[in-house]
Amino acid sequence: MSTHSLQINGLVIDRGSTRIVDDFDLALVPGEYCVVLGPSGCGKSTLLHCIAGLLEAARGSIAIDGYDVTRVTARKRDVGLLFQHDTMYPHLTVEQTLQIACRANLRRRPSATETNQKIQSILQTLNLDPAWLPRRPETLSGGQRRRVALAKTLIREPSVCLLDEPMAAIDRLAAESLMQHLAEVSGQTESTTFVHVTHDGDEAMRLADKIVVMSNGCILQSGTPQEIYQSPNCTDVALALGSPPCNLLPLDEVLRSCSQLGEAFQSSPPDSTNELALMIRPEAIQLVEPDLNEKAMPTVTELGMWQFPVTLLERRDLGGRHLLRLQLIGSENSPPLSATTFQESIPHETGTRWICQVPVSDLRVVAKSPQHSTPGTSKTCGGTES
Ligand SMILES: Nc1ncnc2c1ncn2[C@@H]1O[C@H](COP(=O)(O)OP(=O)(O)OP(=O)(O)O)[C@@H](O)[C@H]1O
Repeated sequence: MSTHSLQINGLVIDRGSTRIVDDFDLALVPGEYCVVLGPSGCGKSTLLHCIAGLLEAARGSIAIDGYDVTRVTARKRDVGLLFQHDTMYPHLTVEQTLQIACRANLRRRPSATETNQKIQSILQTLNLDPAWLPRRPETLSGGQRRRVALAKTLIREPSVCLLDEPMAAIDRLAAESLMQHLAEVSGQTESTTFVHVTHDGDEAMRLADKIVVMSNGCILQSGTPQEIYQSPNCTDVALALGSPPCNLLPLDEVLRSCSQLGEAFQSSPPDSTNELALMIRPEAIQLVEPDLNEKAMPTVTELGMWQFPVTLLERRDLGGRHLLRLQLIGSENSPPLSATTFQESIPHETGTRWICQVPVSDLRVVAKSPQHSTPGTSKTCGGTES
């Protein structure tokens, strides 16, 4: 018997002659919280609909709690789905909606008393107002409906809970508290496994035990948030997490301006450096001192710091920290660097030259992402006609 509550192997999903999801694998243990992260149109909703049984798989298999459900109808799958544009019954009150959802528990149908207890409990868990119970959906705001819809999905206590952009249409503070509640719910329950899809990297970092980064229907990388953040395997993955986004510099140009850097990397960079980029997270960059005589050259110090001169283009106060835009001197074709810093002594005057540093151990060499991958089939992955 499998120890996985959700196991997907080689899943392929087509819409007509268009391949939407290709060769998708995922294995989650009970209670695990997985966030599938990817840009609009990469196939996230399609994937959830297929796991829920609303779309057929062209190839591959889906197993829930060790049982192959690839050909099992949606109603018989122990799956709850929060749709991206949620459908609440317009003629039912919030309370009636929650009662029906609660009784749809496939493992054990609760009594009327238990149903009421579960409704009270889910209201408390998600911090929902009990005054909403007698109300119909049209009397609630979009954000309130979204939170009720989430309660409806969770109250059924499915084995696998699929959440399609749960924070959409919710204001920042409500989303913040909902994230906190979701983290608590997933921390408390060992019996429900979550698959949450979003294009928001911060959401993924906050909630996920495991992140799967998708592009054009294919998995680019999966791992813990720390693995993905610190060691992305390509530029698309590097850009998926972090705000402001990471800096990506052409590796060959950087190595031309500072050959010591190539030697300082633990393993020497591969030969074809034009296919590689140097990733620098904004928080890794520190301003060291003004370059008063304007003669500083890029170098690697004995303490393992890559130091280089920049021109300060812009400084913005983000409330407690600063966002800087810096132009590398000698690499004027490279895009300006973004840096975030809590340093107090940041100058106001733009146009001044500074020496910056980044620990070499914080630099990452990443492959430039292919524009569109075509993974081994006659059809193009990600919405392109064959
Ligand atoms: N019913 C459909 N028929 C044909 N193509 C579809 C259909 N629904 C979606 N698609 C296509 O499938 C691809 C993936 O769509 P999907 O909704 O899964 O993306 P997504 O990653 O969830 O995007 P978003 O974040 O914008 O919701 C898109 O190219 C879309 O145009």
